[in-house]
Order: sequence, then structure tokens, then C-alpha cells
Amino acid sequence: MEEWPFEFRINKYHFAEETVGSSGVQIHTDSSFLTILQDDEVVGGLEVMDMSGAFIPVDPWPSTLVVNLGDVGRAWSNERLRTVTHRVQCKEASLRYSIASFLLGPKGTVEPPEELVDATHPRLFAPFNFEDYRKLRYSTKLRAGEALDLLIIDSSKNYPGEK
Ligand SMILES: O=C(O)CCC(=O)C(=O)O
Ligand SMILES: [Fe+2]
Repeated sequence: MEEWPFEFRINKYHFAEETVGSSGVQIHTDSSFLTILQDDEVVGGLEVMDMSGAFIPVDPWPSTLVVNLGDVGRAWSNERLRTVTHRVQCKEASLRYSIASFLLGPKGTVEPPEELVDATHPRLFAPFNFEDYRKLRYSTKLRAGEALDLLIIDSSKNYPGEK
């Protein structure tokens, strides 16, 4: 992973009385391989979706980092690893900050290493390039991992890079 690009973002939320109850960040998965988040240590708001589709608050926990997997991690691992769908809700009228480091993934083609593909775990996704995938997310407005579902291999088709 040494050569893999990183992206760094500071989020600042101007939460006010009139925004309480609304979304600071819409429901999404991260497009990255892995995200390391230094979340606000005082003001809550981050929520993750559980298996039943319910949102669970991730309450502030000083001196900890939140680590979550993104779409590239799901594809690279041939879905052995899962993404987490999340959002940020405005809970109180207060400035809120978070600092996210996104490990984006391999520079060239995103595809699983050989060890993660076998007869019981056939290749699930067509190989793709990270920038193309990001464009696909923007153009389709599918921000919660559904864009990756568009790359699920249809065994009746051939894909570039496939053996
Ligand atoms: O601010 C947060 O707690 C999360 C931000 C987030 O999900 C993101 O930047 O992708
Ligand atoms: Fe996120």
C-alpha cells in the first residue's frame, strides 16, 4: 500500500438551530479503500447503518479514531470485507469538525489479488480504475455503494483485463 494515493479532508459543519434534525452529510459509503477519521471529540452526529438498515450513532470518544472501509476496499477484497453506509446528522447548534484521511487504493486497476479469488469466491467485480469509478459515482448520483453493483460481473460478458 506504500504507493497508494491518500486524500486528506477537513470537514467543518456550521450547525445551527435551524439545521437541527437535518443532514450534514447525506447517506453514503466512502469511495476509498480505507478511511481513518478523527471525528469531533465533543459534537456528535456521525451515524452508521446496521444490517437492518437502522442508523446507529457513533458518539464522540476522545483519543480514538474511526476506521471504515470504502467501495474500493469492498471490490479489492472481492467482497470479503464490507463497506459501512454512514451519514452525519445535525444534533445541536454548534460548529463541528472532522478530519478524514482516505487511503484511495491502487494507482492503476482495482482488482482483487489472486489469493482472494477461487472457486468458492469467484471474481465479483469487473476490474476498474479509481478515477473512472469516482466519475461513475458522480454521474449516476449513486453514493452509497450502489455504483459498485453496476460493475458486478455478468458471466455472459467479457471484461478488459479478465483472464
Ligand atoms: O464528519 C464525519 O463524522 C464523517 C465525514 C464523512 O463521512 C466523510 O468525510 O466521508
Ligand atoms: Fe464518509
